[in-house]
Formats: sequence, C-alpha cells, structure tokens
Amino acid sequence: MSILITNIKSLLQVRENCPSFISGNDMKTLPTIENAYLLIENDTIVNYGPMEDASSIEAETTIDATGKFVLPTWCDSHTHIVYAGNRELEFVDRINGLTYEEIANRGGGILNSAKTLQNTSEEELYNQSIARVKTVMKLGTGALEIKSGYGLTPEAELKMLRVIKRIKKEFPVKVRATFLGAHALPQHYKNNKQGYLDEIINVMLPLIEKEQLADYIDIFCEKGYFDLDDTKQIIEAGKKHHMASKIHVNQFNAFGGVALAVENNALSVDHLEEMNDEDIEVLKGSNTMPVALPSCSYFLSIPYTPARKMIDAGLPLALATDYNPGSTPSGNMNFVVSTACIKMKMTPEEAINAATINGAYAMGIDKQYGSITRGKKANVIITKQIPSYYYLPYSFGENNIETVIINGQIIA
Ligand SMILES: N=CN[C@@H](CCC(=O)O)C(=O)O
Ligand SMILES: [Zn+2]
Repeated sequence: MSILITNIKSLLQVRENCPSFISGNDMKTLPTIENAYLLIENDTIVNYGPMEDASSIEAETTIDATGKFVLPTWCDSHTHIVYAGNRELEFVDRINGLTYEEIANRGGGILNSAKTLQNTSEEELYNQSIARVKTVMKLGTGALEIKSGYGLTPEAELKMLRVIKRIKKEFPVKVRATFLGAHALPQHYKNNKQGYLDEIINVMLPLIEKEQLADYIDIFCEKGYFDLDDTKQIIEAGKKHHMASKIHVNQFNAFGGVALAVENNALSVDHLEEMNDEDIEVLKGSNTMPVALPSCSYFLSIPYTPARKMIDAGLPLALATDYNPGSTPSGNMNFVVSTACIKMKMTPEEAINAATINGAYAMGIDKQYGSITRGKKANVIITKQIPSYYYLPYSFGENNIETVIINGQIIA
C-alpha cells in the first residue's frame, strides 16, 4: 500500500537526521518544506521533498493537500486513558468549593476510580477504554503512553495492564505501557504503606515482568501519597525488572523528587507545576525529559509548568495530556498545544516540537516517531485548509484536522 500526499502547503517538522530531543533555543525552530510532497509505503515514510521532484512518483492512493499542512502525529507521552467510569460528581464538588486534596481525603479521587475499576470486568474496561483511544486517534494522536494505577491490587493492576497490552496489539497507534501501582495507598493498606510497597515490589512486579506487561515504572511522588524514600524504592525495583522510570512529581509540592529522578536516570519527570531553581538546575544536561501537562493545570486551576523559564534555561520540554478521570478528562493534544501557547507562552514552534519529537523521547520511541524523517513510521496529520500553522494553536477548540494517518493507515 502506498500513499502519495501532493501539493502540501507546508510540510512541518522535517528532519533528515533527527536528534533524540530538542532543547532550549533550538525549540524555536520548526524545519519545513514549502509546496511539498510526502510518500508513504506500507507503514513507513519513504520520501519527501519539493513538489517539482514528485512528477514521476506513482502511488496507489494520492491525496491532494492544496492549502493544507502536514505534520507528524502527536506523541502523547503521559496518559491514564484506561479507566472505568467517570468522576463528574467530584467535578461538581470542586465547583462548589472542595479542593482536589479534600476530595481525595474523603476517599474520592484515585481511590474512587480504583473501586469502580475493581468492580469492572476486563472486557468492559477494554470497551470503555477503546472508545477513548478511537477518539484521540481522530484528534491526531499517533502514539500513546498508558499507565496502570487505578487497580491498586495485584489482580486489578494486572487487569489494567492486560487491557493496555490488548490495545497495543489491536490498534495502529503506538502504545507504551507504564506500571503505576504506587499511584495511591489503597484502603486496606491505610496504616501500612511499606506493606503496599512490598506488595508492589515483591508480588506485582515479578508477575508484570513475566507477562511482559509494562515498559516503564511510575510513582506519584507527592505529599500525602509517596515520599522520596518510597520513590527511590520503586525506581530501584523497576531497574531490577528492566523498567526505566517516568515519575509523577512536583504537581503540588517541590521537595527534591526531580533531583532524585534525575540521579536515577529517569526517562521523564511529569507534571512540574511547582518548580524551584534547584529543580531546573539538576535537569540541565541530563537525559531526563521534563513533561508539562497543561490540561491538568487548566482543569484543576493549579499553576502551569513554568515552560518559559525552563526553555530559556536551555532545557527541553515535552507536552502531554494526562488524560484521566480526575484531573484531566480530555485526551485532546490540539488543546494541549493551544494551551501551552496561550497560558505558558510557548511559541507555536516550541509547542509543536514539545508535542512531537520531545513527546516521542519521553516515551522512548524517538527513533521511529515524532518527526518527518525517511524510515520513520508513517504517522501524519493532514490539516484542513488553514492560513498558517500558527492557526493551529490560535484557533483553540476548533478541529483543524482533516485526515490522520497512523502506521500507514488512514484513520479519519
Ligand atoms: N496526579 C496523579 N495522578 C493523576 C490524577 C489522578 C486522578 O485524580 O485520578 C494525574 O496525573 O493528574
Ligand atoms: Zn498522570
């Protein structure tokens, strides 16, 4: 199967030799080819260039992209898209004055979702989750990291991870799985946090490795959830089972979690709504990708990750949705890119770099995803006719996507 896209107004994020990620000042550059073509064969980008070089190329399907832009699909490196039910009652509780923390302390929040998930069959969980996966694919997401963490028992965590594995197998979207057993302390371990950590380390992790259910490990490093010592235990246990770490950290409080993650070579540190100078300093020159989740800040009315300060200090930054029932019931990367520009003062170029190649790095797939590069996977968005690519973040809430191609398959 071959697809030739012709007359592309501008082909975005074209990188012959794509670096693993883009940092600091370089994030301001988005390499493009004007009036371009793109050739896909099966699941791979095989060629591209200016239209005048395309005259002799033939393909089974040709798409005329006159007036339209083509760019890599979004790489959403932080989601909890596999969950059961919703939490719209808590949403109304928050409107009426309760805080996220107060809701969690009453047994709502993550524990509420865990209860629902424990009582949901694997088949039903799969069906609820794939409805969301189909939606985000149509919104231009071609790669998804998906976390467990709403199970909180060996049985329910494995149920979540098996659903993720099935999505990985049955959908063209690229999926990476992260084990987040340490998302919250379950009720039955209320006064025995070490007991739960031991269960994660000695019971869950060996089972997960045996069934090859997770690529990465995660923990919610936050006051009232898990502290630095707990985080160290989880990162080290992950290493023993060949899982690099991606850490929820600095969502509400900054207390050294970023430094701990960097020292331990974490692949990413995610949230970062609260950042002090030391956090920025330790990230410099490291291989750990900072990941901002602006939809979460929007939905919870908490600070936005200080993107400007971080990028101006020379750091890279990735953008992701955090799609989950409690803090971000949305998996729309277009909204994330808009919000990053509007609220975090990222330029459109910075936001697109953050949502493509840097997102790919934050989920360990930068060799095959995140840019228009010969040999990379054929994952592209074709926009509607729009005046410029600035229009993508500018027209927030509007759907500017006409066609999505994932793994060489036309999705929408
Ligand atoms: N912060 C921790 N975990 C999720 C939200 C969990 C929930 O409220 O269900 C997050 O990334 O925002
Ligand atoms: Zn999260």
